[in-house]
Amino acid sequence: MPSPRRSVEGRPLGVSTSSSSSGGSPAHGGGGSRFEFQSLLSSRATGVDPACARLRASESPVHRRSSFPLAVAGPSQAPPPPLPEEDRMDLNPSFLGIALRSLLAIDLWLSKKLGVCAGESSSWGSVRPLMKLLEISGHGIPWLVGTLYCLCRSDSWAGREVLMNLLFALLLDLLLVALIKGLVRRRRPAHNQMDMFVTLSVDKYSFPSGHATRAALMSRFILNHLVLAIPLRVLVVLWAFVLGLSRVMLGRHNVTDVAFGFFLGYMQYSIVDYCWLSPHNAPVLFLLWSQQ
Ligand SMILES: CC(C)=CCC/C(C)=C/CC/C(C)=C/COP(=O)(O)O
Repeated sequence: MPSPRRSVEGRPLGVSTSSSSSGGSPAHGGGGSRFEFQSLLSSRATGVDPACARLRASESPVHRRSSFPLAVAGPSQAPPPPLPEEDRMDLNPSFLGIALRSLLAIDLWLSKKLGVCAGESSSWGSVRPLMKLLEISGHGIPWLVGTLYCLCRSDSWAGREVLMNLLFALLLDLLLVALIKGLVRRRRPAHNQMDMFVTLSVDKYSFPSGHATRAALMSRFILNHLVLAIPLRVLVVLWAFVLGLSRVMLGRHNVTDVAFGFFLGYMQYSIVDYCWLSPHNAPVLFLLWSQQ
């Protein structure tokens, strides 16, 4: 009589083969499980359990190589038939898959090591207030409020044009980061304390770092549109770099969140530059503003 704990294909019932049932996130000790999670989900979405599919395939008239049922196969009998080609490919993870998993593992390990200000009791806990000050310097609200204030005070068309584009850049950044965070949904590192200054709902996710995108975008913007002495230019680049590093030190992000954030911010500036708003291509915007 078949055991009630076993399915017809011989797989134990009620036993999860991975952490997917608990929904473990990579950042919370689930390792790089999001990829595994998705591959399991996709096989479920199509209604096909990979193990069942393999067994069914081997039982089909096309693939059958032996007439012995698997349930009675013992050590003294012939070895099970070789797996069909497509199933063997399933069992051999691609080079890209291995590379991605390795990168994620290094990322989690390095981020944990660098998270030295994640709490007051951490090894660098005493510099946490300084890191939090840096956090505010890259927050969206001070940048938005400062830009709007300067726009109101500006009395030259040239100044207004630059500030209008700065405002456009900040809004574009908020939109793109929120969109990607909502799509990727990578959890913040487990050692992060969620004590950030004003956040949006998507800010419970960590990829990419909004502070890193803003740091790269703003520093590129400033370097291209403000005439600054060399020491000040160096300071701007340094600020962006230290702000990015502080995200990992505070435990807010993994290294890859910040690295991608820098890349995205850099590219966002190229978009802003390409779509540069001026009284020629956006006259309505400038007329409306001048009537304020
Ligand atoms: C106009 C508008 C929607 C303003 C919202 C400004 C705001 C609350 C931005 C959130 C900034 C923030 C906390 C980003 C998260 O940065 P991460 O580096 O932790 O990703």
